[in-house]
Parts: sequence; structure tokens; C-alpha cells
Amino acid sequence: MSEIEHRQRVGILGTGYFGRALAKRLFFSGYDVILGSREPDRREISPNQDVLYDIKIVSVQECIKSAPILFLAVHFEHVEKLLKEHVQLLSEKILIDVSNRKIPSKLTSHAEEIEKLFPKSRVVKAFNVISAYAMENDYDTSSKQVFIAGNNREAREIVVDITKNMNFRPVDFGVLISSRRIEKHPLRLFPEWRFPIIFAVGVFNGWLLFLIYIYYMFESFYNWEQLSIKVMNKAVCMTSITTLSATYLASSFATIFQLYFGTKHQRFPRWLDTWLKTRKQLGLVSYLLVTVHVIMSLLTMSPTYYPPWYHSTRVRIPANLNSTFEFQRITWMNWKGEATSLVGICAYVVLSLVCVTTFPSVTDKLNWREWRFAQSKMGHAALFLSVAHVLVMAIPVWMKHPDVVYKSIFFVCSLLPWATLVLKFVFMLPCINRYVMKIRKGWIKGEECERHKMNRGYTAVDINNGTPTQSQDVSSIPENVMMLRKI
Ligand SMILES: NC(=O)C1=CN([C@@H]2O[C@H](COP(=O)(O)OP(=O)(O)OC[C@H]3O[C@@H](n4cnc5c(N)ncnc54)[C@H](OP(=O)(O)O)[C@@H]3O)[C@@H](O)[C@H]2O)C=CC1
Ligand SMILES: [Fe+3]
Repeated sequence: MSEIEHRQRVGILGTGYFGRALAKRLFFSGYDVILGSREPDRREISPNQDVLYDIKIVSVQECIKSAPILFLAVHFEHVEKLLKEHVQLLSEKILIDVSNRKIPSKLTSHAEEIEKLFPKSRVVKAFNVISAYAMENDYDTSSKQVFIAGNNREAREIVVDITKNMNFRPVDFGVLISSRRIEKHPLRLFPEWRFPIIFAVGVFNGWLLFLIYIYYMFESFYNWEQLSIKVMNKAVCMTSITTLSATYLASSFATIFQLYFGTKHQRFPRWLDTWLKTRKQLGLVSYLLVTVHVIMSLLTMSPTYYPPWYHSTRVRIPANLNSTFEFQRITWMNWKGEATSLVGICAYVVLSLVCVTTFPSVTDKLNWREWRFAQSKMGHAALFLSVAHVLVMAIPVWMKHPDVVYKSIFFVCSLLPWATLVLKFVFMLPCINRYVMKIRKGWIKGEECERHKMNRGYTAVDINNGTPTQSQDVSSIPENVMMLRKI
């Protein structure tokens, strides 16, 4: 028996761009591939690639007959015409629909329509999220997800195995109705980035207007020439800190919500759900802004831009005649400049590490505890260092001019980060943390009472004399005359 005969046979209907890419990938993944075409004699599969010599192109009918698993690499609108004569032959076959839509639909999916056309076949939706280019040229795809849906569990499992063998990551979406979501997927345009970007742009504009008011309208602090880098850099810094706080504030809001309802099973409101789901993107936007802030700061790192960060000395030059010439010379950075830079560098390094742990290749290698440590502990540490970076600059100014504390931009932009850190600290207090953990493990406020009422494992005891009550129906006894004791 030749090596090819050992392989499991799969058929591909359609010899277009995707069909050929699929054929190559399946062949390299160890399958015996056969292609079905309307005009088999006029099609050739990659004449330049000898390795694909064994892939035969046959008629549609022959392909259906000889393969139990068939990929439909045909545009949806041609499926009915191509296969309507073969309904009987297609009975019990696994039909993998890879088609994509041009317009999303909430009411139906291509895969569901195909199942209606061929009710005796086992239709599975898969591979529509992989481009023909990636299918053919990219083999390092173990983290690329392939969403799978189908009403027949066995067929789904077979497709899951094929997906794994092709070095993709299968994600089982369950029954075929989920194919509506799967078909919507390639039509999306960065939906998870929409909220973080709108948020960051809004916050940036807010801070910029505030700075323009403070520095140009309230008092003439800077020259308009300094708007592009000096003032903009402050707005970028303030936006990045606000966005980083928003990244971590979401989980505190979720905790407050769970504490209020005493359960983790209550659905979050839509706004909180969106916020929670976009935390990663919010964090990455914040990281991008911090990077811009670092570059802008390096560009302007000079005594002229940051005079409070440098020592200044007065140089006197004796005059030849009857007066002395004196000028100021700014030299080394003072402790304020060095400390602010150091804390800023530390914040940037820690945030970079947090950012690296969001890469799928790194996430895959971390266990749950390590991932939580990186995302939660190190993330909050980065937020703390960012606020510290601002405070090192601010505190000497506040000590000199206590009256301006509440008006200073340092104070205003630190409010949200402090609120975030304080909330995190409060939820870490053992008395609260224990309660939160109980809820997260599935405990439900009031459930015990319900359980008592159902008489499961408890007996009702008269509160006045401690004797068990006669009644079997505990719910009929007033709460104020009985207590419940575990049996
Ligand atoms: N291209 C891509 O990157 C991706 C494509 N897909 C999906 O894969 C399917 C195929 O796409 P693709 O390969 O790019 O398309 P092509 O147009 O390149 O190929 C379609 C093939 O379908 C066959 N076919 C059968 N009936 C007809 C007909 N009536 N008119 C025209 N062709 C017909 C043809 O093969 P023959 O002439 O040999 O019969 C043709 O080569 C589509 O449903 C698409 O949505 C999914 C993910 C990515
Ligand atoms: Fe800074």
C-alpha cells in the first residue's frame, strides 16, 4: 500500500483560489486530497509544484462519491446549482461550508441555507475566517482560531481534528445557528478597538482643551509655538494615565456590581460588559500613548523645557571697567529631574512587561496564576508608578505653593488613578476580599434562605424554646419565630 493510500480522503469542490490553497494545506497535513471541478480536464493544480502531483482533479460527481468529507470551496450562490443533482450522493456526507458573506445577516447563515438544501448531509461551518493566502503560505498558525459550528456532534469533532492537523486552533461554537456569528466575524472592522479609541480620543481632546485654557487663556504661561510638543506632551501623558486607570477601574466596577447583587450570575449591564471586554485594548492604547509621551519627552529633554529639573548656577565674569557681567548656567539634573525620570522609566518598563503578556504566544505559556499576577498585580504597579511619576514632579511645587494644589494639572489628572488604586486596595482588605471570593466561587446572597425553605439539609427550630417545629413546610413558618439548624 502506498503512503497516499494510508491517508484519510477529503474532497474539495471548487478549484478556485481557496480550493487550491485548501488542497495544498490538507495535503501537507497528511490527507489524501481530491478536487472536484465542473471542468476537470481544463483545470490543473499548481503545475509548478511537483509535491502536489498526487492531488487529482475529478468531476464533481466522482469527488462526492469518493470522499466522505467535502469542503465546499465554491461561492454560496453557486452551491445549489452545482450540487442539486447530487442530493442522494451527498446523504450522510460531511459538508464543510467555508463561504463568506458580503453583508451580515441576523436572520440566517449560508451554512443553515445549505443544510436546508441538503437535509441528509451533515453541514459544518468552518475555515471562513482563514484567508486563502494564510492557508497556503502561513504554517505557523497554531494560535489562529478556526470557529466551528454544526448540528451533528460527530461531524463537528471530525472537523475539529482536521483543524488541529492543519495546525490551526479549533473553537467549537456548537450548533449550526452559531454560524451566523461565525459568518459575521470576517466582516467586522476592529469592533473591540472602537470603544477604547473613542474613549482615548475623547479624553485627549478634553485634557488638551483644559491645558489650552490653563496655559493660554487663564494665564499666558507658554508661547503658542510650544503647543505641538510641550503642551501636547502633557495632554498625551494625562490621557495615557486616565486610560490606564480606566483599564483597571472596570474590574472594580464589576466587583461593586457583584457585591451589590450578591452573586456572580447576574448579567453586567451592557456598558460595563463592553468596558470589561475591551480592557486589553484600553491597556494597549494607554501603552501606545505612554510610548508617544516617552518620545516627546526625550525630544524636549533640556534645561530650557524643564528648568525645575536642572541645577542652575550664576556665573560672574569680572568686568574690565566698572561693572560685572553675570549670567545663569544650568548644569546637572537635580534630584527632582532624576527621580521623575527614574520613576517614569520604571513605570514604562513594568507596563511594557504587562503588555508583552497579552501576546497570544506568551499568554499560551502562562498558567492562570501567572497571567493574573502579570495583568492585575503588575498592571496596578504600573499605574501606581505612573502616578508616582506625576507626584514626584508635583509635590515640590505643592510644598512651595499649597494654595495651588487643587488647581494644578498634576492633582486633576491623579484623581482617577488614585480612585482606582484605593478601590483595588479596599477590595483586597481580607474582610471584603473573603466576601468577593465567596461570590466568585458561586455563593449567592439569600440562597441559603431559599435552601432552608426547601428543607434541604436543615431543620426548622422554634426560636423561643429551641425545639424542632412540627411543620414540614418551613416556608409557612414566620421568620421571627424560627431559626434553621443544619441536620
Ligand atoms: N479567497 C479567500 O481568501 C477565501 C474564500 N473563502 C470562500 O471560499 C469560497 C471560494 O472562494 P474562492 O476560491 O476565492 O473563489 P473562486 O472564484 O476563486 O473559486 C470558486 C470556484 O467555484 C467553482 N464553481 C462551481 N460552480 C461555479 C459557478 N457556477 N460559477 C463559478 N465558479 C463555480 C469553480 O471551480 P471549477 O470551475 O473548477 O468548478 C471556481 O474556481 C467562497 O465561498 C469564499 O467565500 C473563504 C475564506 C477565504
Ligand atoms: Fe512623564
